[in-house]
Amino acid sequence: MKMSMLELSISLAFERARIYRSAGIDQFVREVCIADRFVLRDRIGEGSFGTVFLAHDTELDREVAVKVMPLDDPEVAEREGKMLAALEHPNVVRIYDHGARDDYRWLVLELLDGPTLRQWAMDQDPATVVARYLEAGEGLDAAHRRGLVHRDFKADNVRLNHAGSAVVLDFGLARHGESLAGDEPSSLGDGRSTVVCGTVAYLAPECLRGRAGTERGDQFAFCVSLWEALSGENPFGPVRPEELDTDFERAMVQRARAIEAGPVRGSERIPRRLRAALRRGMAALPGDRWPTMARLLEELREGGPLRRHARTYGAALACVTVTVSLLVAIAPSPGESTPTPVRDAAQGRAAGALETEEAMRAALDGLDRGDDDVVYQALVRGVSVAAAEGREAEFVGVAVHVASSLEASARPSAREVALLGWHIALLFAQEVDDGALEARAQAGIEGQMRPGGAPRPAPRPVGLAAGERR
Ligand SMILES: Nc1ncnc2c1ncn2[C@@H]1O[C@H](COP(=O)(O)OP(=O)(O)OP(=O)(O)O)[C@@H](O)[C@H]1O
Repeated sequence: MKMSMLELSISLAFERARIYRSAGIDQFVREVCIADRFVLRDRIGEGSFGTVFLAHDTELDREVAVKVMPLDDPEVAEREGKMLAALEHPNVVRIYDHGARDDYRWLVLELLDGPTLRQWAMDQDPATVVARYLEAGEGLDAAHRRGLVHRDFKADNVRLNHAGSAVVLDFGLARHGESLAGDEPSSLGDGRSTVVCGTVAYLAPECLRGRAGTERGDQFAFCVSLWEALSGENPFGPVRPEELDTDFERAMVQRARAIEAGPVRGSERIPRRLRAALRRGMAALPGDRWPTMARLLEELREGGPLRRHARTYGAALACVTVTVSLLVAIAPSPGESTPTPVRDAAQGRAAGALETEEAMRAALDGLDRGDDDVVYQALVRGVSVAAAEGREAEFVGVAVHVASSLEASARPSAREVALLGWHIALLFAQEVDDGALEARAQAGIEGQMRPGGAPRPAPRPVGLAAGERR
């Protein structure tokens, strides 16, 4: 860590005062005072860019945090201090004062006495975790709106305040947007060991490849952090310090490649409605991420594309739901046929997988035989079982195959089946944010709706007799 001589002497004087006080020889204590006003009381911690102290503001008689850093360029320090001080938002740490002297500078910050977001999130339920992250995201968004990029967002750089709200800290790496224009390399030069290691785990691929951080990089880091908080693991795997120490450049490129190749880890533990929104925020190309933090937060709050889709394509969903309920209603009751034994979870899963497979087979058989009713029923049955099992990805391939095979058919019943197939594909595509599949499904739906007028809004469940359900 780079430490100026004066900063060092502040630290030493502070240490001496602490030792004298604990030894009961207070008369020798010379208070360490910054700007003739902020008396340092305790050391909170040290980062790669400075030391943070708990201090007493003698003028306003309150506790504050004071961050002391080396002074590189007085003009930059002055500009940055002003900019940070001007950023007033409940989810961004308040800067009460800033200044510079000789070879050090300081920021006087609102004191956040709660735990970091990482410490706090360990034993919380997912909904509460998301709520706090949304607050932190609001803070980032506010900074972005003023042209500030954080460049080091992670759960350790967010603390809870006395009211329990998340507040983003440590704009230590933040630089004004203007000065980031162009190809300025990411400043990971020295001090690459542990601190950078922690940071590397949240860096977007373009930053790993040496580009300066932008708002989209902050978005990436935010999504990785939230994903990690919800699933318990970094979506792109852990970063091993020894790899960075051996060949730093290579490790960075390898990590960038791993991100670009996907797939992400722990997705089964992320609530489904958040998965697609976070995945997009972690897209390898900055241009494929959400346009702004605000848009990402909106998606996370609204429940992501599935809910929006449900509104837009309510009729299609209603069609599937109505059909499924009818199927359930006409299915044999336990008294009429072999009673269904109570299954434990594993048996249930295995049976579900079997049922999905059977439905797939039935759909393909029906397709071969040109029996639209059978295909229709198999699609409905398959999608309901697959959705309950979280196996839609397997089933959607069959739905797409069926829909595209029947696309050109003039039979009204085939058109109905094709529509259902495309709707299933569309639902899935929007949920996993697959643009190509979504476009294909939209085109399929439009194609089916064009020639012979609008299709029936809620296709009836045809040709399924009681007892026929497998
Ligand atoms: N306003 C504040 N109130 C309370 N604690 C703070 C405040 N600002 C920073 N801290 C804490 O002080 C410690 C040092 O913070 P600092 O920002 O210097 O570095 P860091 O975030 O730990 O590391 P790095 O900057 O290298 O990523 C951290 O534990 C941080 O949570």
